Amino acid sequence: MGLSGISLLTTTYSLILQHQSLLLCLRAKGFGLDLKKDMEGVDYLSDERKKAQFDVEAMKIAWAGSLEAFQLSDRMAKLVANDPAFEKFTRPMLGRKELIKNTLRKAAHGWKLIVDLRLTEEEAKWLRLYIDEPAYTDLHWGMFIPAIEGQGTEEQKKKWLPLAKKMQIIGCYAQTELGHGSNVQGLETTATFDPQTDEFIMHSPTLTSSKWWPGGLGKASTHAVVYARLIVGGEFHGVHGFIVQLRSLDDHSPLPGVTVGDIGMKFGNGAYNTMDNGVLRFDHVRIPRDQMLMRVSQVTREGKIMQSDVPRQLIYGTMVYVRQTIVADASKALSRAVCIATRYSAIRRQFGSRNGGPETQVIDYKTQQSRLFPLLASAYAFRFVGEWLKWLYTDVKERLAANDFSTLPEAHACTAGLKSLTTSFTADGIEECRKLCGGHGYLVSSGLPELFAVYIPACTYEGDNVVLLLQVARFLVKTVSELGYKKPVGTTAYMGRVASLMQNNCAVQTAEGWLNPGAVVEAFESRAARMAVRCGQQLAKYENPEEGFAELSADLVEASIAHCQLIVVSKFIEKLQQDIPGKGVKQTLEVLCYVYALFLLHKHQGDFLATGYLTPKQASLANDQLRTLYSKVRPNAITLVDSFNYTDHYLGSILGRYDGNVYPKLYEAAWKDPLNDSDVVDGFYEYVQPILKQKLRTAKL
Ligand SMILES: CCCCCCCCCC/C=C\CCCCCCCCCC(=O)SCCNC(=O)CCNC(=O)[C@H](O)C(C)(C)COP(=O)(O)OP(=O)(O)OC[C@H]1O[C@@H](n2cnc3c(N)ncnc32)[C@H](O)[C@@H]1OP(=O)(O)O
Ligand SMILES: Cc1cc2nc3c(=O)[nH]c(=O)nc-3n(C[C@H](O)[C@H](O)[C@H](O)COP(=O)(O)OP(=O)(O)OC[C@H]3O[C@@H](n4cnc5c(N)ncnc54)[C@H](O)[C@@H]3O)c2cc1C
Repeated sequence: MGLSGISLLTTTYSLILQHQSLLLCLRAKGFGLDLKKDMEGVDYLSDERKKAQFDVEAMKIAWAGSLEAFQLSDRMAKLVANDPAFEKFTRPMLGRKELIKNTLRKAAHGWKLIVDLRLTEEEAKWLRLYIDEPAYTDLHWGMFIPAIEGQGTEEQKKKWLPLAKKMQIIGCYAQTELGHGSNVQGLETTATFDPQTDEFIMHSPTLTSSKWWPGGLGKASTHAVVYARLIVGGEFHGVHGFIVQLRSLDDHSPLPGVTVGDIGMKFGNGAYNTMDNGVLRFDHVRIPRDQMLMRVSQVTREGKIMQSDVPRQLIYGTMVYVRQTIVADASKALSRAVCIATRYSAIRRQFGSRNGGPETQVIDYKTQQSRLFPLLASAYAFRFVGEWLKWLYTDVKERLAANDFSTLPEAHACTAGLKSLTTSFTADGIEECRKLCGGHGYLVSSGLPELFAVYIPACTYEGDNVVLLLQVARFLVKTVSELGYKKPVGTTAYMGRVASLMQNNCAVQTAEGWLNPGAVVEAFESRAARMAVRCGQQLAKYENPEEGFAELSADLVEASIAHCQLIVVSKFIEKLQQDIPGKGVKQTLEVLCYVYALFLLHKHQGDFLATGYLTPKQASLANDQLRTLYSKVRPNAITLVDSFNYTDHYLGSILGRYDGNVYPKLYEAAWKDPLNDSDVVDGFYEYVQPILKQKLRTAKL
């Protein structure tokens, strides 16, 4: 018997096992048989795993970034998965109060592990990721502490950071208000200096000045960094951050003049409802002068404003930091959804049975591949661009500490643009994964609805994605306008070759011609440069540049997307120029890199054609190559998602189970739903039976 014959037999056998275990389960419900007789311990995806053309263990390390990073993440994943305190199966069924209490309990347990096991900050971040439940601690560690670190003076850091890092105070980041989020300069909360008492008076003068949204504010925080209009001597001196105590450290009650609470339920069950996003109002609350974060500007005892050499934009610095972490998180959320959809697509069969043989695995349909594999490739692309962005941010942070602010504008443009690009794509990608799983994807037990609900606000928080792309556009327009006298550097260095990028057209003649990193990068550079220059030319027609910017903003957003996609493609290609050990690992990543680039090229071919860089024939060749690449991904698909090294606990999905034992587990889960606790549903006798028993008077009905 040939290899294919053996494989057919094994597949058929797997299928029979699945059907057997399903039958056992069905009988279990109907005839009282033991559910445990389902095929626990069988790996339904083993055939798929045997197809891998690369070393999976080495790919896990490439995905993690290094052996040490892999080991650390793996340790934390297992720590969480093996601890029943972090169970999350029932989360979507909990009412809000129970849900929040449950989250507080998990956060406390997480903190105990951090203290008892003396975990490092890096380990704590991974622990938090695998606990997989948004909590006030995210904002405390992710924004309150970074805001003090970035905007506080040495003295302020010395006073507040030890308290915060030992969690003797809990803080949040209170910037957004009911009336303004994007427009930070439009905030209305006031901080008025009172020279008599050497204090600031924090006040909420209007309804729309109420702080609205800050995570952790609603119920947990004792303190907040509050962004408010600084008023000294009756004059407005810009928006600044102030450390304000909100609740008593004894009994947690709001301090006098402070009105604080939760803003209510958000999208979905469970999901982001584990977070106490809050509302906050001040009625002339006094705080000492030294609680204004004073690295950027200082207010003296006499009420003088002193500006340091630090640029005003540093007040926005915490957002740069968090946007960078959000890019890293995008690859985690997307890879998680892709892992579920890929494993399930290999288990699920529909149509195509010949001579009584097994039906086709849905992953073998070309349409399924053309929807799934670009998402898989994007997860890897976002992972590597996130790694690069972390490096960029670390570099900027070191420079800022040394008062070198030269790279801040680029860091702002990159973090804003990549945050926008990766979160929008990931949110859409999770929803696509749900559809790729057919009907079962809509079940909460697939893990996808909650993942979607918890993820989508990433398109809005930390800067609305369109508002952020407009920030990138400002940066690009400025770069283009300065081309005559200033050499562009960093991610805009390609603009320095704008003349040739505008002139030279694509030279690719065959589908294989697209398997060339130079050709791919040049295509993306030419498209981005041409779109930015075209916007610059259009803008020049307006007398008032702001009016022109507003009028052309939709085109500017598209130019920003083209620029950001170029960054992701280039960073993927640069990653492949590094030494990546392990049999077949680099080759497999090369395939994914081309899938990512050519998928984008195909999706946005309108841009490439309209800018005149590509001919329709060349665009069509790229699509031919894409089809070939999908066939190369296919045998590696399951092991590519195994390389994310996600535990079943973290995935939280029956469809994405490592062993592929989907049907029995789905069936079992259904019977655990509280609705199935009794055969006759609560309310039947009141509301259904009377209808059944009614005597109809009208003949027509
Ligand atoms: C169990 C225990 C576990 C314990 C361990 C846990 C560990 C956990 C760690 C977790 C880590 C991280 C998790 C974090 C979780 C986060 C969850 C999400 C929370 C979400 C929070 C928020 O949403 S906070 C609010 C965010 N708000 C925004 O983003 C507002 C968006 N708006 C703006 O950014 C700005 O207003 C604007 C940029 C759009 C416009 O501002 P403005 O009008 O002032 O500016 P201009 O357009 O005139 O620009 C002026 C110049 O400034 C430049 N600029 C603008 N922004 C920045 C910036 N950020 N940095 C640098 N420069 C900037 C701009 O380019 C202009 O420059 P020039 O053109 O040169 O003048
Ligand atoms: C889950 C969640 C958690 C959050 N956590 C926090 C927190 O911890 N702390 C905090 O301070 N804030 C927090 N926020 C608030 C968040 O940062 C803001 O909601 C976000 O910055 C968007 O601002 P906005 O709500 O004012 O949107 P808006 O600016 O009102 O956006 C509405 C629409 O207008 C468009 N728009 C706005 N301005 C422009 C423009 N100039 N040009 C073109 N279109 C424009 C947008 O694209 C969008 O379509 C959170 C929000 C959410 C959803």
